[in-house]
Amino acid sequence: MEVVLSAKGLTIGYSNKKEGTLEVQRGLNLELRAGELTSLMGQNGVGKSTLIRCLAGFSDPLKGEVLVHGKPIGKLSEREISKLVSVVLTENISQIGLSVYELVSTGRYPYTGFFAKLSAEDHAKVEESLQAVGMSSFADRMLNELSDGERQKVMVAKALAQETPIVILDEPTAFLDLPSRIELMNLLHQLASEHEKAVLLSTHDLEQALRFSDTIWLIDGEKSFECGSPEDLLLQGKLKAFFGRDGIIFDNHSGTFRTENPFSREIELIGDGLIRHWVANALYRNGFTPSMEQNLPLCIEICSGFPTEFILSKPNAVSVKMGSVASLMRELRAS
Ligand SMILES: Nc1ncnc2c1ncn2[C@@H]1O[C@H](COP(=O)(O)OP(=O)(O)OP(=O)(O)O)[C@@H](O)[C@H]1O
Repeated sequence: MEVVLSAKGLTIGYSNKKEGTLEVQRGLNLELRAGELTSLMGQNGVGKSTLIRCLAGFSDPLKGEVLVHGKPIGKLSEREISKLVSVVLTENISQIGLSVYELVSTGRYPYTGFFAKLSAEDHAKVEESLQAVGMSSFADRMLNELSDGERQKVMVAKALAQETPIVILDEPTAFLDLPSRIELMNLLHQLASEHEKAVLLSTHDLEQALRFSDTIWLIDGEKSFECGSPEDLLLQGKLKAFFGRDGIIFDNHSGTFRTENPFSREIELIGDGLIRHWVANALYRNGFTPSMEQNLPLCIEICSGFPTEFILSKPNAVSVKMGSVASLMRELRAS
């Protein structure tokens, strides 16, 4: 896939007379490809927004250069950039006295000019973009009459209306509920794969990033940068190393996190599939580690049949049958 945006030896940060220079990240080598959704991840304050602003041409790097289609972004005019890169930042736009339709229409300005009238084709593009994010029925609402999540969807519609080969979004799913997050990530992935766009977004939502990203960029506070498909990063142990912290373990099988309990007790868990997964979830929460090992003092057997029943065996006690995970956990907590 074609590299549409790249940077070599990029140092980003802030510089002012009073406080001097703050280097946020140093020596970044990046390539953003057409047809891919790329997710930028890292802890609070590592510089995701700073990098996004720099890649979008909103601020200058301290060192290095951002190239768009091989040309330094600093050498392109604002209009040229706005035909190549659309950007959704996290700023609050509710104070701009525009309706939803008017705001999305501004996505057409690179083509029409600021004062020109929108053509029928422009209007069709605005309507199509609103429809793509499920906001058509909000077209006449003012921006300050929307929820944060609705406003976020409108900003994404504006970026779609701008029809650029590169779309950059800073935390686009931050205010969205779970179904809307999945819908938006799916839409952005389709935009990349079906329309050959390069989509870059920052997010803290690892689950959705693992599901929808073609590439993940990981940046951390130690100024290290990792890049790869979610699967390669996971299989190379890089996600575990990156996201694991004291007391928090990244589980390579489920792609989720669990907390580590130093006083955890092992328990044999017999059974498989969905029920095993959720019984294990409850066990971890209650300070037990499910194990395949046999003859441990504690054992849970998942019985086949419906409704599901569980047999709990404890040392020196009669085995008891339980009808729910809740009763099983209460019994274990009491033991
Ligand atoms: N205008 C600014 N001037 C000086 N320092 C800044 C400025 N904006 C951000 N910073 C600092 O730069 C660092 C990176 O900030 P940035 O907003 O890029 O982080 P982030 O990774 O996007 O964080 P988050 O996940 O919390 O959104 C932080 O230490 C922040 O305090």
